[in-house]
Amino acid sequence: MAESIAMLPWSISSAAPLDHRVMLRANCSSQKLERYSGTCTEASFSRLSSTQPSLLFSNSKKSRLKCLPPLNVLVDSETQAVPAKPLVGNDKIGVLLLNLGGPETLDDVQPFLFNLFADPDIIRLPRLFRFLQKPLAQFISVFRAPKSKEGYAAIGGGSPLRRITDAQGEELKKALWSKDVPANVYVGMRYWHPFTEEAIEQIKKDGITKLVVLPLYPQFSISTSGSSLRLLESIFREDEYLVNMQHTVIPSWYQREGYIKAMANLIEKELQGFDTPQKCVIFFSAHGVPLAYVEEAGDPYKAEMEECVDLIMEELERRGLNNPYTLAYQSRVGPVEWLKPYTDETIIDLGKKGVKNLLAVPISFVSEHIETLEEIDVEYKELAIESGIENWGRVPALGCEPTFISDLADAVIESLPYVGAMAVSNLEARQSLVPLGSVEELLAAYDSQRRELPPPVTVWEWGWTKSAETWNGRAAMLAVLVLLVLEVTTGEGFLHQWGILPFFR
Ligand SMILES: C=CC1=C(C)c2cc3[nH]c(cc4nc(cc5[nH]c(cc1n2)c(C)c5CCC(=O)O)C(CCC(=O)O)=C4C)c(C)c3C=C
Ligand SMILES: [Fe+2]
Repeated sequence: MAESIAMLPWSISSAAPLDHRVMLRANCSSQKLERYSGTCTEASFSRLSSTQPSLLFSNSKKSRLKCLPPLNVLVDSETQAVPAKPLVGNDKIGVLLLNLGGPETLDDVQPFLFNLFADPDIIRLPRLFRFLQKPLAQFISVFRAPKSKEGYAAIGGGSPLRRITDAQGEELKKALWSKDVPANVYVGMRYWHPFTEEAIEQIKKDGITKLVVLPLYPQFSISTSGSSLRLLESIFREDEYLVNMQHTVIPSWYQREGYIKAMANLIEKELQGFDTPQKCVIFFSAHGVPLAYVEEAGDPYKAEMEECVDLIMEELERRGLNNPYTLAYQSRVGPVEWLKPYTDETIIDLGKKGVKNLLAVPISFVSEHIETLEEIDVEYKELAIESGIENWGRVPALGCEPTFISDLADAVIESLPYVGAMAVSNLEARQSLVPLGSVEELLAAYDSQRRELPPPVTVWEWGWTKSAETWNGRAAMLAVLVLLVLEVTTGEGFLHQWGILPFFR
């Protein structure tokens, strides 16, 4: 029987659980899963455990996450119903790249932070307190801005994200045209220019009829791709043109062979810079998310991240590279617990364990940005040297790396036959080469209940406890907000006296 490899796509159901690996269960058939050691059982696809990975994996004794099926499955070529030509009639194809956006000057930093913290997918307030979202965003952004500005000043006075994302868009367009898919590529940022709304306006002006939405985050998180998709959903819902425009979304693509190979190429190249490459610990550092996103809201981010690291290490192993490796999470913000292990603590531990060679690999993002250029290159490098690590290296972000861009183009092309064809009963769509879904369906699948994320401590405890600190903190914050509102409405108060408040306007 002739066989070819295809990605097992999404099963989309409104009652779908929050982890897409659980959803995959609905699509399993025992013949198609022959490549896995077992058959497709409830147990093998059960919800992932949230236990932390051990600090340091050794390739020789790898404790693989057996419950995580790779998304590649063997599919009988007879049943793999992918049309050969993705383009239909006079359709105008568009690709919308979604990204975070970043401040381009130091003056942009505070308003950028405001946009970020005003996003209910970044700070999820209990329903009763939703009216406080914007004042709270104003408050936090003003207080965080000086620290953030220092960071952006250290990397040249602004984020390189817009420039890099635009270049990626240009290269993707070239790659698509060279593969006979004449598509326009648009960039829509979540928190800074060019905003998603601006991209959508252009898409309408250009008369695009079929749109592929491609978040530039390899792994899905409610806080990144999820947030951008939620915004898109609200824009689509309110616009007659967009309601009728066919679209599909590629929610995550960390499992794609081209991406994995491109990452492995970069790692292999950087390892060669070490005197003893085989002794170097490969240190994957992913942007963190608050633990509650994963444990309470069902964010698949951690599971996808771990699987992604596994796939890259398997690729390196195939190339004869058996380095030890570890995964940790960086860039936590605020008082709640974030995904662990934390990058800074892990670096210190590795130093204590006598590790001398460390290669940092930023894994959650495909452009250079403040957290690679400042946090990793400056802060973590310094910490590593202080912790006894003698040789430090860092893998660059993928940027416009040709294997990567070409693979993104393939992902788009593979998704085209399914644009606008995502009915649950549509078997073809279910067997597409990339996991697909419409904006609404994807959000329903990943984040249907849009749960309020619980505060760090949920029950009141008497005494000098974390709970007391939390509630005192909240009471203080509320008091400050009330004062702020009074100041703004009356035009009088201590902030005016100190000449601070007009600064907010
Ligand atoms: C996969 C990547 C990212 C996840 C997940 C993510 C979650 C997340 N981020 C914040 C808070 C901040 N993020 C900031 C910058 C920033 N975040 C990402 C990526 C992810 N964020 C990038 C690429 C950048 C840099 C953009 C740039 O300008 O180069 C910032 C601002 C910078 C700073 O002050 O440190 C904040 C704040 C939260 C709260 C969160 C999950 C809930
Ligand atoms: Fe972030």
